Formats: sequence, structure tokens, C-alpha cells
Amino acid sequence: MIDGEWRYDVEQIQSDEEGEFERDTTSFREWIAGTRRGPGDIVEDGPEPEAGRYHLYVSYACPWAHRTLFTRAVKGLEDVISVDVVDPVRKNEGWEFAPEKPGCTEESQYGFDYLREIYAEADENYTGRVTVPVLWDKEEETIVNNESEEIMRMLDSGFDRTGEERSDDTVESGTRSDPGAIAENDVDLYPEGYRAEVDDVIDEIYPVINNGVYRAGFATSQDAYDEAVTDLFDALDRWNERLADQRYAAGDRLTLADVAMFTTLYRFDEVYHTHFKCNEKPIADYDHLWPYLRELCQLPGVEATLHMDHVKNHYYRSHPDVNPSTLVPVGPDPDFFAPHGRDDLPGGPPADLA
Ligand SMILES: N[C@@H](CCC(=O)N[C@@H](CS)C(=O)NCC(=O)O)C(=O)O
Repeated sequence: MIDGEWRYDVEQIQSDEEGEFERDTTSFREWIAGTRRGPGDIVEDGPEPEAGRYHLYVSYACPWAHRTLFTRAVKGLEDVISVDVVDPVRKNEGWEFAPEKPGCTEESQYGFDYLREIYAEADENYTGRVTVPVLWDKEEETIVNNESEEIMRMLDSGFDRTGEERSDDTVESGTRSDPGAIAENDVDLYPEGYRAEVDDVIDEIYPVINNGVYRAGFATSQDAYDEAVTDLFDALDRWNERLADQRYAAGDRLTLADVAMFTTLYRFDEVYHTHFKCNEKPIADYDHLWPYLRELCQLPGVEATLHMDHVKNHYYRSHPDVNPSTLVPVGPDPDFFAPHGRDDLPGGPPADLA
């Protein structure tokens, strides 16, 4: 979109002269007041957390949007933050609403047909890509933020208490269920003592795993592809070892680092392995990554966020440069609900999810 106008001549997939995929930075970057943005960094100024005020625009196909849905689910924010779901297949018009399709919804705020109209509503001169996820403020009628890493942090800590900063004392004494709190449960995905590690893991896995699969799949030179795939499988091998005796990505507790890891692993065997040519090995062949992935799928609330039909339809049918026939492969249909066998490792899911 350029100056608020939809442009049909902008490449769907952008790469530089070396054939390396380039991801644009996002532009709406407000934070909900009270969010813990980093260790020792709580947002003071920003829109206030309130039940019913915020709305998410997502695609069930998108790993970045899935981070926000996963966090919303394990935090029990389903009744606090509403969601609209786009058509998984993205064509020339960009993300579109197609309420007649299974799992898709209408655009509930204005009855729009396209997600780009939401961007134009927020900024009539918007220039940039029209991406999901979007966190929308119904009161101010604008986009709060469209960067998934930031939205997942807001959903994790921004809705725990109103009008008061969340302090470690209140978390530890368990008073987060006080009347001021909006979140249904005491799940804390950015716990004290783990924060620096969570941030390190999120930063470490972004270029090689989360964006790594895209670097492989959207590379337009052999060198760029080779480098991306090498980085990706080196990282997966390393993580497989780490998860042999460590239950979660940042230690013995479920954190935002697992959310970031999860949404890429979930799509791997069905999509990235084939469509993005990340085919050295499927996740199902890893002794520890595969049970780890199954455990995360089986956490209460998470199953409702899993929509492999949207995932497969999106990738195989929205990138004609990568898959010109747009045919969707039948397999391999991994069983995400087979027992995970990780209960003997130290730690476990938060008490409210156990
Ligand atoms: N940095 C963004 C990336 C989001 C993103 O790239 N979403 C994809 C879907 S998986 C999208 O909407 N792409 C549309 C486009 O780039 O035109 C985030 O993490 O939130």
C-alpha cells in the first residue's frame, strides 16, 4: 500500500540483489500501558488495558499471528480480546474477509472486505505492507501495533492488572486475580528470573528458525538458499540437543520463547519441509523437538488455535512463484496429539494450565 492506495505492482515477495529475502519492518508500534516490555521495563504511557476494547485481526495460517492467538489462549483472554480471521488464501487484493469459508469470519468492526481498509482507517496515507497480526483499538479506532513479538508481550502482561503497574511482589503473592486484573488466570509467560533468557532465545531463533524458513523458501539464489538451510538445520540440531533434558526453550517454565518457537515448528513438516525446501529432515524425525512440539499442542486452550487446513491452503495457494500449480499436498499429517512423554523432565506447565 502506498499513500493509502492499494498497489498491484508491488512484489509479494521481496528479495535483494543477492537473492536474499528481505522482511519489511512494521510501522504501528504503540504499547498497552502496564506491559512488561523487557526486564525492568514496564510501559507507562499507552492505551489502557480494558476488557472488550481491543481486537485482533489474524490469519490462522500465519506463524506471526499464531503467536498472538497462542498467548491469548493460554492467558485465558478469549472473552477480553475479540478476533477476526481472514481468508487463508492471499491473492492480488491482499488479505481478504470471506465469512462463507470454514474458520473465516467477517470483518466485525466496519464490515470491510479487505484488511487493507483497516490500515487505511488507521492512517489514510499508510505506506507499507498490509500484514497480520494487527492489534486494533476499538475506542481510538486505530491500530495499536502490528508486530507480533510486541503484541504477544502485551497480551502476556498488559492485561494482568488495570491502573497499576504489575510488580513482582504482586505476581509472587498471587494477587493478580484481584478485581483490577483482567486476565482470567495467573499464567505468566515472562517470569522473573527467566526474562533475560527469554529475550535471548527469541532473538537467537528469529533469524535462523522463525525467519530462517522464509529465508530458505523465498531465496532467489542458490547461495542464499544454501546459507538459510544450513543456518536453520544447525539451529534445529542444537535445539534438539538442548531440549533433551530441558523441558522448555528458556528452562523449566513455559515462556514467550516457547510461543516463538512453537508457531514455526507446528508448520514445519506440513509446509516448510516441502514448500520452502527445508527438507534435510522433518521435525517428526527429531527425538526431542517432536515430543516438545506435541506437548505445546496439548496445552489447554492451544488446540483451538490450530488450523492446519488454513496453514496448508495459505502457503501452497498464495505463492504462485514458489508453487505455480497451487496444488496442496495430502501429507504427511503428523499426529500432534500422540502422548508427548515429557512429564519426567524438571518443571512443567503453569499451575493454571496443568
Ligand atoms: N513482523 C511481522 C510480520 C508479519 C507478516 O509478515 N505476516 C505475513 C503473514 S505470515 C503477512 O501478513 N504478509 C503479507 C505481506 O507481506 O504482504 C510480525 O511478526 O508481526
